[in-house]
Amino acid sequence: MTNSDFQPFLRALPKCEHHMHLEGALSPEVLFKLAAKNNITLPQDDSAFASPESLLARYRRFTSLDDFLHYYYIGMSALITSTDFEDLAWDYFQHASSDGVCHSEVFFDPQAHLSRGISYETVVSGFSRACKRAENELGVSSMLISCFLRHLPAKDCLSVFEQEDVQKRYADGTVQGVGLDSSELAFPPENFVDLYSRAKECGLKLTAHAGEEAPASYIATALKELKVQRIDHGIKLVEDVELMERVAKEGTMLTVCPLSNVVLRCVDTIRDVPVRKLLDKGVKFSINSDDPAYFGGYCLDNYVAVQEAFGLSVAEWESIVRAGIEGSWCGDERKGELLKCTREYKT
Ligand code: HPA
Ligand SMILES: [Zn+2]
Repeated sequence: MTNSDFQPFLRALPKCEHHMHLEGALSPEVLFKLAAKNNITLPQDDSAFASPESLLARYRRFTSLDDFLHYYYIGMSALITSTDFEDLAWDYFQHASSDGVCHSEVFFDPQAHLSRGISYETVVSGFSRACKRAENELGVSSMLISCFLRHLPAKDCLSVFEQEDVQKRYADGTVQGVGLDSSELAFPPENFVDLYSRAKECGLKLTAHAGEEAPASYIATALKELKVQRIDHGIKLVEDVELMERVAKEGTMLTVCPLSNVVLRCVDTIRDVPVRKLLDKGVKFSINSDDPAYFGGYCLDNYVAVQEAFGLSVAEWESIVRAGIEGSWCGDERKGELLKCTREYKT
């Protein structure tokens, strides 16, 4: 098969996405519309905010994770009503479905909204309506994961976690997991031991961004101290062969985001994303879009970029997709349905 023949094959695979920030689906065009509707003034001292086109052009010149995060937090300030959150997530699910994503475990950043006076219930009710609609109208199953912002004091993260309205949405199953995101290097995982031990007590699923910009030691600490079940990004794992062998043996999945890694300059090119090394060492990973409106590609674009860079075989793609299904946090029944779809594509 040539790479262009691969596109329909990659689209048809029953893909699971595990690393996608719903706020990262906010395109400049929608951002400008929402800002006008909600009377939000965008920064006047940054010419990038002159128009949606100039903002998009600025997104193509990110220099680092922190440079991106600056725009990401400004962007989400245009989200005010529950319907804004619902529309944003619904837009993502429609993209995901047309890419052939069948199951998606999506992040959101409660603290970035609470700090602007938007209630947790406003955010979660909007997102969860979109999740239900995606299930009913598109057949896309999903799960909400609340991410905590590691650049904020760990005690503030814990007190948000303990808020009554936040706990209520864990208890009723609307939000089922906890993640850790934002600026990485200066904010190591060990700062969040108390938060993760409380989340574990509550029976929540646990993941954390680690080894995106920071070294492999952050991955080791997230596994050991936070007891996470997955690692988000994790590309720096290949710098520690012993740890890589342990991660492979334990079957811990990495949620790799190739286009994000290039745009945020964690690697020079897609070829430098350690896809080949992870496959050869038997490390499980899924392929994800991270923040599609900021990084120029949804899930399928990431699959295609990997194929163009690595020329993987059909069998290798099937093993990646199978690992993604097995590493998902949906129930066994849903996993069984998705695995059945994989077998239907056996050539
Ligand atoms: O890739 C990311 N890394 C850290 N924080 C984030 N918040 C949105 N996307 C990211
Ligand atoms: Zn991310």
